[in-house]
Amino acid sequence: MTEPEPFGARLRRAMDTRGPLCVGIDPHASLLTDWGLNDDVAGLERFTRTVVDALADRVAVLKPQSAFFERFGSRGIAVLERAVADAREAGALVLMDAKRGDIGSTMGAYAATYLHRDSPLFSDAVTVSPYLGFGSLRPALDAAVLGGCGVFVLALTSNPEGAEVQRATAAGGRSLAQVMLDHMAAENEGAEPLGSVGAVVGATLGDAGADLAINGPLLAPGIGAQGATPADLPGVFGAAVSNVVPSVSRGVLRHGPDAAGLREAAARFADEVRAAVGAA
Ligand SMILES: O=C(O)c1cc(=O)[nH]c(=O)n1[C@@H]1O[C@H](COP(=O)(O)O)[C@@H](O)[C@H]1O
Repeated sequence: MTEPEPFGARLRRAMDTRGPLCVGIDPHASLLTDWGLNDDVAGLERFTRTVVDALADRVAVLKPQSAFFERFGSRGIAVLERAVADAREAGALVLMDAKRGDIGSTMGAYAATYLHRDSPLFSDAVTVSPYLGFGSLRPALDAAVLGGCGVFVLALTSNPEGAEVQRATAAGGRSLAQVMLDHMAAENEGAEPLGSVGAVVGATLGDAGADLAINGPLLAPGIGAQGATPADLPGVFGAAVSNVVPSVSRGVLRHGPDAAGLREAAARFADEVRAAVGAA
């Protein structure tokens, strides 16, 4: 069997050709209502299909937020499966936002769910939490290598409550987030053009205050509804800004259900990112 191309290489190419923007698919009940849809599986399906049809042929990454699909049970998961397949077919990389974290043996089952080629939810990458210990992620990290997939590890999240855990001082004087970032750097060592282990670092932080030189992608949620703007990116990420994948969910989704509205909103964010990052 031929080795799959590593996720980091696939992502770098997508960022270079499509621009680095990630759009999140977060079907909030309030958005379904705003779009004139019912808060039911049919509404979920219409919403998701509209976003995928409008954007999967142009943005680098689509990031479905699993929770909004899980709340509808198995029929919601079926919508999610279809969205993943359709988005990948149209050329977008799919980052499954599931934020999984558990002991290693259970992490193996999560890896089988999202990172094994024969799984119905097989995605290009998945978000995980390292706060059960970075080593607990090993089954996902190993599965990602085998599948040519990525793993995005929470480091410094966009929510203000994250700091009490992530900024806590760990043994050796580093922040806990920095300990995790250093693990990510070790995983990505020597990878070219970019490693496949990414860090999640909120665009809302003002200044990350951490060493972000992990040789991997840096997912930056928090743009739009949470108050950050693309202009904030150079301040947060400094020299690492060229590896940033800025992520927007509601800031784009609120411009639906019109496909042109969604595309224009994504294009506006992409232009603002280019202006901010190009100028950095
Ligand atoms: O992993 C994430 O994507 C994530 C990490 C983080 O630190 N903050 C954060 O907001 N997110 C996710 O990014 C999305 C943000 O949505 P908006 O605030 O609508 O753009 C949600 O799906 C969050 O779960």
